[in-house]
Amino acid sequence: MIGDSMIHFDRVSKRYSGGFEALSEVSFSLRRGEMAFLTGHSGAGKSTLLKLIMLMERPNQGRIYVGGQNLEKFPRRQIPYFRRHVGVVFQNHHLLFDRTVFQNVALPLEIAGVSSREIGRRVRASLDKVGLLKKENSLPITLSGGEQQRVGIARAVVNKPPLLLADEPTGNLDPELSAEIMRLFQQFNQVGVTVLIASHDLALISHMKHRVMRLDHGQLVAGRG
Ligand SMILES: Nc1ncnc2c1ncn2[C@@H]1O[C@H](COP(=O)(O)OP(=O)(O)OP(=O)(O)O)[C@@H](O)[C@H]1O
Repeated sequence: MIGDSMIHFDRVSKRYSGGFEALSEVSFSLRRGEMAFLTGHSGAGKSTLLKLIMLMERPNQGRIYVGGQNLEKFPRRQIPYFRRHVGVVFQNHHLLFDRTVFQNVALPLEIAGVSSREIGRRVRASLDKVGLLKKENSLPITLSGGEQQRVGIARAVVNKPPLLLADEPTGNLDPELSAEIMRLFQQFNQVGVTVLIASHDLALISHMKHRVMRLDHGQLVAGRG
């Protein structure tokens, strides 16, 4: 089962300092190439679950495998390398507002030491996929909320990660723009990227034919798969 899955949680619990248990014995598998939603009330543990997958937090109990690799055994010095294989999209974009769209998307490649010629090629391919090629020289402040979110998505996929995580990627957008952003995620999924999206937006999710995992006070109560 682990070999087949992109993400595998085996009775994972996370307690924050102060004693609050954000996740309790959570178990599930997400297959390679699958797309799923993670839902639940505010404070249910959605962001915590995503942070565990990208090694921003560590569990107190249980095992997590990403791409078949046990994260517990992951050497600290290899974490930056690991993160290049996991694209992450946040609600508030985390864009640098003093840099152009091109420079924002190029950032992960610069950090990875990619040549400037290759950077140009890959950034434009990425901007093309999200429909923003014409805005490469714009500053993020001049873009709409939906466009800013698409810059965040282009940056998340510029390294061609096999796994894409998103935390409330449509949080500030109207229903039409939200649907557009979700279609983009679906397009990446259709070319083989495994996608996990934390979202409150039940109306939007219910229109899409993907697995819905639901957290309730730190327990996975539906959609274990
Ligand atoms: N660093 C932290 N230290 C202590 N408690 C934390 C920390 N991060 C999160 N928590 C607590 O853990 C619980 C789960 O938080 P989490 O952010 O995972 O929930 P969520 O489902 O993503 O919520 P939301 O939809 O509001 O973002 C919350 O009660 C939160 O206050």
